[in-house]
Formats: sequence, C-alpha cells, structure tokens
Amino acid sequence: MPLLFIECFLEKANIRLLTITGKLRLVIDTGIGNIAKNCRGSSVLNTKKTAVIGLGSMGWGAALSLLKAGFVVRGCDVRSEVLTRFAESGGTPCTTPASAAEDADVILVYVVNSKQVEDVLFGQSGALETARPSTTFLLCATMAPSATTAIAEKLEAAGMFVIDAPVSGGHVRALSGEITVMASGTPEAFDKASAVLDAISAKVFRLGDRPGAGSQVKMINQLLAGVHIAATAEAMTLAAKAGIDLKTLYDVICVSAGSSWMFENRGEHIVSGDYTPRSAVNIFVKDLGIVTSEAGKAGAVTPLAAAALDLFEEASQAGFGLEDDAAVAKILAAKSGASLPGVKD
Ligand SMILES: NC(=O)C1=CN([C@@H]2O[C@H](COP(=O)(O)OP(=O)(O)OC[C@H]3O[C@@H](n4cnc5c(N)ncnc54)[C@H](O)[C@@H]3O)[C@@H](O)[C@H]2O)C=CC1
Ligand SMILES: O=C(O)C(=O)[C@@H](O)CO
Repeated sequence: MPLLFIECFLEKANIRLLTITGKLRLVIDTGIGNIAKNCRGSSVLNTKKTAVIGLGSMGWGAALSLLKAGFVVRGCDVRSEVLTRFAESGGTPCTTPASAAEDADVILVYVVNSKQVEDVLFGQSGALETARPSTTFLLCATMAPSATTAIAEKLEAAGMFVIDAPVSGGHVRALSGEITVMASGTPEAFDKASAVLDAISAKVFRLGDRPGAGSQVKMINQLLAGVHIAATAEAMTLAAKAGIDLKTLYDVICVSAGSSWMFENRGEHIVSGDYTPRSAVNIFVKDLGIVTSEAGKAGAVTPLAAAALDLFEEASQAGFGLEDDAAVAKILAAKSGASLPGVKD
C-alpha cells in the first residue's frame, strides 16, 4: 500500500505514527488519553501517568525516555538542581515520593539501595501514602533478591502490583530507552506495565511470576560486571606500566577475545581519564557485597567477586566512592607506580 495513502488514512482516523528512539509507535488520540501500541508487537495499554523516584544516572534516562514516548512523568529526587533540569526537560518535578505517586498508574523506583527503596516507598512522605490501590511499581534498583521479595510482599499486601525490574546497560542505554530489564512478576503486573517497559527498554526478559527472580539474575550480571571492571582496570594498569599506548591497546582489545562489555565501556573512561560518574564505585561496593553475601548463604565460592569487592572497597575508602567505577584503576595504578591519563601520580 502506498505510504501516502496510509498516512491519509491514519490522519482521518486521528492516528499518529511516531518513531521514538528507533521504535515505531502508533498513538491513537481518543480525546480521553492516548492508547499507544508499539509496532514491534507488544500489547495495547492506556497507561498515561507515570512517576520516577530517583532521577540519577539511570532514573533520569528512564524518565526522559518516558517523556519522549508521550507519557506524563512526575519525577522525584532529593537534589533540587536535578528537579530544575527535569522541569526544563518537560517533566513535572516533585520534592517527595508521595507527591510524585499521586494519580500515577506506574511508578518506577530508581534510588540506589534497598534502604533507600524502603524509605521512598514506606517512609514519611513515601509513595505508599498517596498511591492508589492497583498502582504498578517497577523496582528498578539493584537489590538482594531477599530484599526485593520482602519489599514486593509489603507492596502487594497494600493492594499494589509489583515487577522486580533491575536493569542493565548503563547511563547511555538508559538515555536512549534501550536498557535490558531482568524482570519478574505476575502476568497482570506485566500487562499493566508493558507500555512503560517498551518505552524504557530494548529487551525485557520475563524470568518468573514472582518478584525476586529478576534480582537473582541481576546479581549474577553484577558478579560478571564487577569482575570485568576490575579486570579492565588491572589490564590497563599493567599496559601503562609496560609502556603500551593505552588508546592503541583499547582499539586492539575491543576487537579481540579479551574484550567485554565493561572493557569497551569503562576502558574508554580510563583511556580518556574521565571519571565523571555514570555508575559510581560505591554501587559496586553494594552489588559485589550482595553477590558475596548471597553466595556465602548458598554455600557457593566466589573468589573473583571477593577480590574485585576488595578493590572497590579500597577505592571507596581512598575517597573515590562517588567517582565512576573505573576509578578502581587508580588504586592499582598507585600500587604499581603506573601513570594513567588524567590521574595525578
Ligand atoms: N549507573 C548504572 O550504570 C546502573 C545502575 N543500576 C542500579 O540502578 C540504581 C540507581 O543507580 P544510579 O542511577 O547509578 O544511582 P544515582 O546515585 O546516580 O541515582 C540515584 C538517585 O536517587 C536519588 N535519591 C536518593 N534518595 C532519594 C530519596 N529519598 N528521594 C528521592 N530521590 C532520592 C539521588 O539523589 C540520585 O539522584 C542502583 O540500584 C544501581 O545499582 C543498574 C544498572 C546500571
Ligand atoms: O549496566 C549494568 O548492568 C550495571 O550494573 C553497571 O553499569 C553498573 O551499575
């Protein structure tokens, strides 16, 4: 069918075709709210109002992806400068989780750890104070599976739907709406959140019907991610010590068998000497802490994760906790007497 004919037909029927972050979407304006359907085959949903709690490296990207996809987005953060930037980007800034949660159909929780998640949900001015029953919560922070399960049970007891939805892909993929989601929850929860998941991700893995299963898989990803960052830092430090040009090394390894997603991503930060946090050292103190403690409970040995955790803890104690996690290289460089770009000897 000629494209012009399709366009005229869609215009008459009040249907707009939008391409957002490379995904083709149909938006049908019913006058009472949009019904969006992703043309790559996901379900139709009329969810319109969303809230993102925690507008940091990952939550910011998710919030912007939702705005681009046509959702109304309330965003909450404790940092006022972030709220100002969010308002400038078209979002509705909120100073408390309770005000962000009012009226929301789906709420995405993107703070750092389980303690913060509990605070923003169940604490004073927390989301549960105002969220309507049957609101769907996406728990996107990386937490121990047991913590995720306990939080999900508390939300469900209050009449909410929950998806355990930890994410992967870093700040850049969050911004482009292309993260991977390691998700678990009831089919009903997935139905309610499918348009939101489509807007923020390139791939959603459904890993089970109960919250906790997603966090278990994410924990394994974090074992690999943490070890690969530490290995990248070690490789770069040895290369620097051996007098190899780091940019040349980076180009060679990226197309060789020693590479990894983390080598490509964090290796670039080390080569350019840029430790602006896209994911902070302290995140891996948390995540590898989860890995080693859960492994201990399960009776599994994780010597590589333990060695990597030691390095991240050392980096944190040396004052690099809020820098990009590639700063673990600074510890190895100092011990090796090696010079890294942008790092004072
Ligand atoms: N940065 C990354 O590349 C990735 C991070 N993750 C996970 O995603 C989660 C978020 O990580 P990031 O975005 O890197 O952290 P972040 O530190 O950049 O962002 C967290 C945000 O939450 C806000 N916040 C903290 N307490 C709050 C409260 N009570 N009320 C409102 N806002 C509050 C902070 O001000 C901050 O803006 C973590 O669980 C992390 O492990 C997962 C995949 C990748
Ligand atoms: O993307 C992921 O997966 C990660 O966990 C890291 O980027 C760091 O948090």
